[in-house]
Amino acid sequence: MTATFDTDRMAAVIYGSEKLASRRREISAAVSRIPELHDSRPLPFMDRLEKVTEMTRKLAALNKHLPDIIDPNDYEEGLHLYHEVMGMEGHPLALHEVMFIPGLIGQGSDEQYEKWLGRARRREIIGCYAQTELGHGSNLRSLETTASYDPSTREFIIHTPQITALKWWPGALGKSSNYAIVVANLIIRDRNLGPHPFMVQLRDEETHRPLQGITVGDIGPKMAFNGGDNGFLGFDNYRIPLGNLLNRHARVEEDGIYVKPPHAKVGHSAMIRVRSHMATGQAWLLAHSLIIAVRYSAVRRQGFLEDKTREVKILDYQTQQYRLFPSIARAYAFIFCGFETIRLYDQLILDVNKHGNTSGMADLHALTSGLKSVVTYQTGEGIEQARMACGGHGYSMASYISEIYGVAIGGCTYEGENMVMLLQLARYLVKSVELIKNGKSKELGPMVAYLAEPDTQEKTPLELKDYVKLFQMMSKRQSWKATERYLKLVEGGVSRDVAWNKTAVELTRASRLHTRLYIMETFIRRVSSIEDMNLRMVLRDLVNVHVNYELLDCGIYLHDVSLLDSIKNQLYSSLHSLRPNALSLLDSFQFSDIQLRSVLGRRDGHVYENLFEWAKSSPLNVSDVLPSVDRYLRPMMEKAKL
Ligand SMILES: CCCCCCCC/C=C\CCCCC/C=C/C(=O)SCCNC(=O)CCNC(=O)[C@H](O)C(C)(C)COP(=O)(O)OP(=O)(O)OC[C@H]1O[C@@H](n2cnc3c(N)ncnc32)[C@H](O)[C@@H]1OP(=O)(O)O
Ligand SMILES: Cc1cc2nc3c(=O)[nH]c(=O)nc-3n(C[C@H](O)[C@H](O)[C@H](O)COP(=O)(O)OP(=O)(O)OC[C@H]3O[C@@H](n4cnc5c(N)ncnc54)[C@H](O)[C@@H]3O)c2cc1C
Repeated sequence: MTATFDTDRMAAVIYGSEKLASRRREISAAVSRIPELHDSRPLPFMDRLEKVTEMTRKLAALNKHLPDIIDPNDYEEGLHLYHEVMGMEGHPLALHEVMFIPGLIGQGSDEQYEKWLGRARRREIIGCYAQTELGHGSNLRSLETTASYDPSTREFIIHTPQITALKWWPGALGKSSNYAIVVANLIIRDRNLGPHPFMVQLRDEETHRPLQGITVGDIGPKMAFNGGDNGFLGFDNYRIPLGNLLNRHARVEEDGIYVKPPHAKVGHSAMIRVRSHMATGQAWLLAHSLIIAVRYSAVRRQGFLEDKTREVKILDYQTQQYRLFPSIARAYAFIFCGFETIRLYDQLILDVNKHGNTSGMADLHALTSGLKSVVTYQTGEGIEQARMACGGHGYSMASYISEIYGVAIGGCTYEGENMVMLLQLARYLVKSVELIKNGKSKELGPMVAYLAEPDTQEKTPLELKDYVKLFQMMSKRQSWKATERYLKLVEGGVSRDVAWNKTAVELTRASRLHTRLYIMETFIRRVSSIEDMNLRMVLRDLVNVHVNYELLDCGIYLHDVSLLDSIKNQLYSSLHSLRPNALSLLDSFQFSDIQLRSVLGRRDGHVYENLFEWAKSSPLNVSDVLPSVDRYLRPMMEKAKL
């Protein structure tokens, strides 16, 4: 089937500009010409140590070739080059670029930039972000690592009081990093001032051996990210200079006077940054799995429809389309709302760092808390459907989908466990409903203004604005229902914390609906702004799949469920309309075969030949008879014959 649009033009929409889309193609082509930058053999055949070694080898090779391929100052080009060469299984710089440098920029003073930023950017030092502990991840107020100020030497003494206080999980901490931003409780004269970020050297810059007072290592294999070295870290009264408290916002004077930050949570900026970028990151993972599944579905033939002389492509089955197409729509929706969220984050950082204005922090915290939770969960769902859509071959590592899944669902946990973050958004929604109840609707932010709208009669949606209206109504009702349930318990004498817990499931439902509404609205807004009519029409088909699928999926929140019949029909017809463009919508992401690392999803479509070659290359097939057969199996069979 031929598509009705040009994938290069769609790539420009996906990546935000024609220039970046074409630079991505050039970068992929450049990488394809440099064998040193390719995996030396398929990653799924490697054990953990081989993977870590391979990632480190490629990283060093990449560092060497990088200036010939990209403008080192161009962040987007760098990101693409990294994805192409390093893939998604982790590497020594994984946290350096994502949290260490951004953490230093967000929290460090100009003087501290002078000291560490240039060195970090040149990769003279490698850093990570060490916050989570063995005993606590979500509840930051119970972190146990301490940084006690000693005015006599103008030093902080960093200490791990017990095993639960060991830092645990930080990416690239175990073996690669020689520096870390360590989040520890600042203690001045026995007063605990809460978690603050400190720059801490962990290893000797010459020998790479841990410094005296530091215990550091790798935490072992994980569901994914096994090319990376997530680590543990303990401190035994380890001293660092006063100047190592990252002090753009909070300061300690030499005599121990504490100068507090303009907002209590301003130190969380590195986390907010990653959460703001997660929608686009997850969209990219979802699109990876979908292109594999859709390419395969366009080659695989199984069973018959009308023509009994030739089996049908499995992509023509309505169930296959229902399984895959709503996720294509979500991948695009996540990209578009992700861009919008990143813009909001960039604006906030400018406001905070340049003008000391922290007024937008609560809004962005609420938004990104909900967004990271919904997007990671739905991405996981979509990838798992993509795997099942490939039948048995999806289960093989040749598809690479299980690796993508493992990486993606890590996002449900890191940067704030999803339930915990949904409950953060719920606090904001409850406060908003309380404002309305107290006659203060004017104080509502624009994203929650709909919570004050009166209920209207539900009617079959015909235009996109009708879908938004219905979604707003469902979301509003759920926010009100959850808030009223919570307030009723409080009014009945239940403590706020217990009442909150007794309402928590309803509260998370409200957060999901609010977030799904945001995703839908940004998707519609972006597609409506596209000038190229041809592209806009294709994306409009995708939006149709999205709005109908989302509404059906949330149908239990409608009062009049009879509406669902017509929505179902609209969904089935929009799936059918999308069929000719489905593959090209994913080809528009322009992932190279090198980047995809999927035998099943290669561009050439020679699925069966490629699978056979892959199987033959399995290390188990190096000899016809394995030593384990000689050692155990044959003697067992021989014994049975006696
Ligand atoms: C290109 C860039 C990157 C792209 C990435 C895309 C894909 C990446 C792929 C691979 C990379 C993998 C990288 C993985 C790296 C992982 C790193 C980590 O996981 S780091 C550790 C992260 N840890 C957490 O997220 C912990 C979660 N917990 C919290 O954040 C907090 O504890 C909390 C749950 C939010 C609660 O905060 P706290 O206890 O501090 O607050 P309270 O005292 O309870 O609340 C008081 C009020 O403050 C509000 N609040 C909390 N946080 C904020 C904030 N940041 N901003 C504004 N307001 C905040 C809170 O809501 C309370 O408000 P009220 O209700 O009182 O009004
Ligand atoms: C791949 C990966 C990479 C990571 N990288 C880093 C890193 O670079 N640096 C770093 O510092 N950390 C990192 N982490 C750690 C990560 O940030 C934490 O695992 C995460 O914040 C969750 O904390 P936790 O593990 O303590 O879970 P817990 O908080 O113990 O959660 C366990 C369960 O308890 C529930 N729960 C907890 N609190 C509440 C509550 N208040 N209300 C309701 N339910 C609750 C949760 O919903 C969940 O179901 C990484 C983790 C992973 C998986």
